[in-house]
Amino acid sequence: MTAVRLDGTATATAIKGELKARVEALAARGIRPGLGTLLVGDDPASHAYVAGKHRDCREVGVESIRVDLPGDATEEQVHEAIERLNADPAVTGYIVQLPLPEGMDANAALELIDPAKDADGLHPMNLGRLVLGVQGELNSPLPCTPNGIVEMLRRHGVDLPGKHAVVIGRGLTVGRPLGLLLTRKGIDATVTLAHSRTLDLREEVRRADVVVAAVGMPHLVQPDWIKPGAAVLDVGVTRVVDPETGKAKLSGDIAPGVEEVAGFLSPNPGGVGPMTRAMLVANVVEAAERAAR
Ligand SMILES: Nc1nc2c(c(=O)[nH]1)N[C@@H](CN(C=O)c1ccc(C(=O)N[C@@H](CCC(=O)O)C(=O)O)cc1)CN2
Repeated sequence: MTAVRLDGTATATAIKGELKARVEALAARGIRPGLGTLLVGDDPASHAYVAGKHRDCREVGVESIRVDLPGDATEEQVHEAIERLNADPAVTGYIVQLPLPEGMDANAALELIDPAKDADGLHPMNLGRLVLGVQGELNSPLPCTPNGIVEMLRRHGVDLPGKHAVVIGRGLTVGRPLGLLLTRKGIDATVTLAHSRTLDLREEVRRADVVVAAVGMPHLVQPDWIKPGAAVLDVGVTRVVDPETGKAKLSGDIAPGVEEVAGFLSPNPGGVGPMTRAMLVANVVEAAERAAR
């Protein structure tokens, strides 16, 4: 068996096409959504991700406003930049790119974001609404990677109600909110949230209908861990330097060979990453639509 490819690039392109039409409808009413990004420091991966976010905005017709601060910026300067984004009327939603430089308090920065402009769904109020299960008109933005994973599974016809999902990794942007989202009414999966202290991870994964690996440990999940037919999503990414060539390459958490056992597999790159970015644009467009109502 070879797994069906969960093609994040193609799915994200389709979503962005749908968003473009919604942005045009807003423009006809004189409304222009604008995404702000705040990036601190010179981490090359963060720079690449932020550049991708601005590229997506251009494709869809969303304005984007970029604020970059040097790695030696003080916490006070970062907080001032956040306050300026809160006050800027051209910025209808924005994100603080994570991680912040070492020693900087990410939680304090996230708490300063105006919850109505929180395009990442990571402000405590919006995470609280996810815990409360607030949906409908009062719906708040969902964290982008978890939302992208659920949307990719939905668009590929992977059934979730009653299924057992094992999420490996309990980080703020993926594992922890994904566990909450997957158990939400209407999605209805049963979730095991595994992490570095989980005993016998292999056995946990063996029981899973859906496996999401978001730890950043190259090739952690092996083919013999996978229940035949399971849906497997590879989120973690690590830069690995080949000792022979000295060249760096990106490696995901899922080992080669898993595609022979799984029913569905997201490539990495080209899987969850582009979906994360598409969901960010969706959050900005939805916030503008909500405000217009
Ligand atoms: N404020 C946030 N910070 C971070 C988040 C987040 O959701 N909000 N998530 C990650 C990084 N991330 C988004 O910012 C992200 C990661 C990967 C991709 C992506 O498109 N990856 C491509 C490969 C890109 C490359 O080769 O450089 C892929 O998977 O195909 C987008 C966004 C941590 N920080």
